[in-house]
Amino acid sequence: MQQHAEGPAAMLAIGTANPTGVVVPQDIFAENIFRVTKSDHLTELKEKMKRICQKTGIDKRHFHLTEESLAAHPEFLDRQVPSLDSRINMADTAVPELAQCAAIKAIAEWGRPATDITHLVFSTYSAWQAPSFDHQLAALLGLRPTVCRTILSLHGCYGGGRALHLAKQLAENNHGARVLVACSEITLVCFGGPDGGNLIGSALFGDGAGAVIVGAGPFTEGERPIFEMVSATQTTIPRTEHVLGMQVSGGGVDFHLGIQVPMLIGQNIEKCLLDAFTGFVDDPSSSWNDLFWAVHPGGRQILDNIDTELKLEPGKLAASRHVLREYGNMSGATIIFVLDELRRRRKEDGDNLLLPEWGAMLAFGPGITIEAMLLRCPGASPLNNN
Ligand SMILES: CC(=O)CC(=O)SCCNC(=O)CCNC(=O)[C@H](O)C(C)(C)COP(=O)(O)OP(=O)(O)OC[C@H]1O[C@@H](n2cnc3c(N)ncnc32)[C@H](O)[C@@H]1OP(=O)(O)O
Repeated sequence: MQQHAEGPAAMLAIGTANPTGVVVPQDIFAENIFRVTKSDHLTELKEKMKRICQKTGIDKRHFHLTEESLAAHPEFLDRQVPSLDSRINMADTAVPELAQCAAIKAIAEWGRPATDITHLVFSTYSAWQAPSFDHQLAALLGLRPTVCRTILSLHGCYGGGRALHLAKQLAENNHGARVLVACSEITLVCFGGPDGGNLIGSALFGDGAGAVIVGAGPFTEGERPIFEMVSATQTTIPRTEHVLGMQVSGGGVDFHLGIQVPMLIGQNIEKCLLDAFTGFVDDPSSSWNDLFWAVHPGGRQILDNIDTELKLEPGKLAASRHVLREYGNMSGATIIFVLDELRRRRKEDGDNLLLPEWGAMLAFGPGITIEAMLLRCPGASPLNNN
């Protein structure tokens, strides 16, 4: 058997899912969260939460946690009260089940049996046990006992990018490999009553899962590459480890989102893209507008800064802004929603009329870490680049 595959890996199918229970419009989120956490007396904080919510570019978000489950777990309201065990217990079924919903869609689109999956890469910020969600998802989907499982834990918002990067390497280095990437993010592990430190995360994060089947040539009949994964890099911005991070404590997971995050990403993005693309695209910086863009919408300001730094034409980040508006920031899963939205737009436009041949995928997270990937639409005509 040959060891390496033929050509670059490609995404062969994409699926997404959200919890169906609770959908909160952003314009009533502040009222809602202060009411359910019995924090209405914190009037200044509530006004600040309202100001932040208005600026997020989010219309609504989906959540697993219901008011009924909160009533059964009053310890979730106060981050000083130990609650990690209850959160882990709840996440134990919710996280893999949401991943299963997304994966079932991806596998159905792919058209081959789940037992043809050779590798599974699962990313989440909710995993603290072994065996973990990768093991549960393999069982839920009936994957073969020899499937090679990997779990990525607490990579945060670059988890989806990291998982796709790893899947590319696995697919290209193992002839015939078919990798299932699954990211499932549920905010119940970080939910808490509002305080000065968690307003931004609380105003941005939502729940969702994404799944992608990745494989490299030779492709079997019926397999259709959606995005070729041409090259990928991971960059850590030096001396920024204190700016963006997650910390697990007895009260759950705390996010630290420094106010400098959008600025630091903006300042470093072009260099990071040049590192990823040089050698693959002629003078990539000549016009970043010749590419299509799949950017993790970590926050509205991050997208605005990328637009400004790269001098992108209006609409270049439309898929990212759409996903932010409809679902909020679903951490590692969000980038898969953006890729799904891009291919949906391409289909609507009669395949490739609007989408250029080459594209950039970007995901950001703790570190600050930037995952960048050069993508190519196999069916696109270079003449249609705009
Ligand atoms: C966790 C992961 O792994 C990866 C991720 O994706 S992490 C998420 C990354 N996202 C971010 O870091 C958020 C990026 N920020 C934004 O998108 C925007 O700042 C925002 C939508 C939150 C607010 O929009 P804005 O245009 O900056 O509004 P602005 O009026 O300046 O700020 C609103 C308030 O929020 C405060 N604020 C903004 N960012 C803040 C931050 N990071 N921390 C604390 N307060 C912040 C401002 O000081 C301001 O407070 P006042 O109203 O009291 O003056």
